[in-house]
Amino acid sequence: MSFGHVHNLRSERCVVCSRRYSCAVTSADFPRYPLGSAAGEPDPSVPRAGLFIALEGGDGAGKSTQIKRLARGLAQGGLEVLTTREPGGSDLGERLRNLVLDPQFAPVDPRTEALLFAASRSSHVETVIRPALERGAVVITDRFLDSSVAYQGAGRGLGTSVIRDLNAWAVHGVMPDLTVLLDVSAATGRQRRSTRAEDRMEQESQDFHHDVRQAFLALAQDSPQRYLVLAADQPIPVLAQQISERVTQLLAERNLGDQAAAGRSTP
Ligand SMILES: Nc1ncnc2c1ncn2[C@@H]1O[C@H](COP(=O)(O)OP(=O)(O)OP(=O)(O)O)[C@@H](O)[C@H]1O
Ligand SMILES: Cc1cn([C@H]2C[C@H](O)[C@@H](COP(=O)(O)O)O2)c(=O)[nH]c1=O
Repeated sequence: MSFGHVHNLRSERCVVCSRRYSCAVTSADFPRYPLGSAAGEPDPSVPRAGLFIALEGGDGAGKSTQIKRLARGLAQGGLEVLTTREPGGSDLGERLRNLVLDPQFAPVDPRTEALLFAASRSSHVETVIRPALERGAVVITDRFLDSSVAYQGAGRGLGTSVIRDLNAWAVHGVMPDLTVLLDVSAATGRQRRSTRAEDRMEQESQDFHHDVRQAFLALAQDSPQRYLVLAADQPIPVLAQQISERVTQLLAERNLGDQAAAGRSTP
């Protein structure tokens, strides 16, 4: 099956070749992940082989810590698990990451910044995430589209809807089944990362990071089905347990792998 052409069923245009109606692709070739709804939710009518989980939150919220624990538990249950991150995740994306986070380029024009994050994401989706989901893997990403809405849309003041639309185009309908928001205050986040050098985004002011936090919370409120919001100042094992429970439930709904796997606690 070719996934080269992606039909936007609303405009009836192929989003790859832009042809209306006349594209050679038939309904049998439609990908599993067409453009999602306007709200950026996965299209529930489309069968999905794998499971896509994103961890979001402010810098220092504890995303990487939780991803490691979750991935370990799932892999022990025999599932194929792919952990990845944004910006980055693909060869090209990692190059873009180095550029967009490098303090030597500060200040970066906000639109340029938004496009660089979106370009990294598009490459990440097409070369890493979509193929893994097609194989039936569980993909866990450290940040995804909602980071752009929060940091560029709200933090930079570019507007959340324009950034969501830009990125909806970039991801061709691939949206997380579950987004875990580790909600952390700007002050706690800064304190937790005080032992390491800050990248260009982390160097932003407390006010900037406060706006980002509020934007994440608003996104979660808009999509309660997709979001699990957790207070990030809870102990690491307590957070891990809450995430595991939600993922176990999702795996059961999808009939994926050993459904008990996500619930296994890891030391
Ligand atoms: N629940 C927690 N309570 C206290 N400290 C934590 C907690 N979770 C993580 N930490 C610590 O906070 C620091 C940042 O954690 P981690 O790297 O997982 O965060 P992150 O969200 O991935 O950060 P960033 O987005 O900046 O890469 C680490 O030193 C980690 O050990
Ligand atoms: C995906 C994405 C990220 N950012 C910001 C958020 C962080 O400050 C850095 C990434 O660093 P991390 O240690 O890997 O969390 O980039 C952003 O502004 N917009 C985005 O789309």
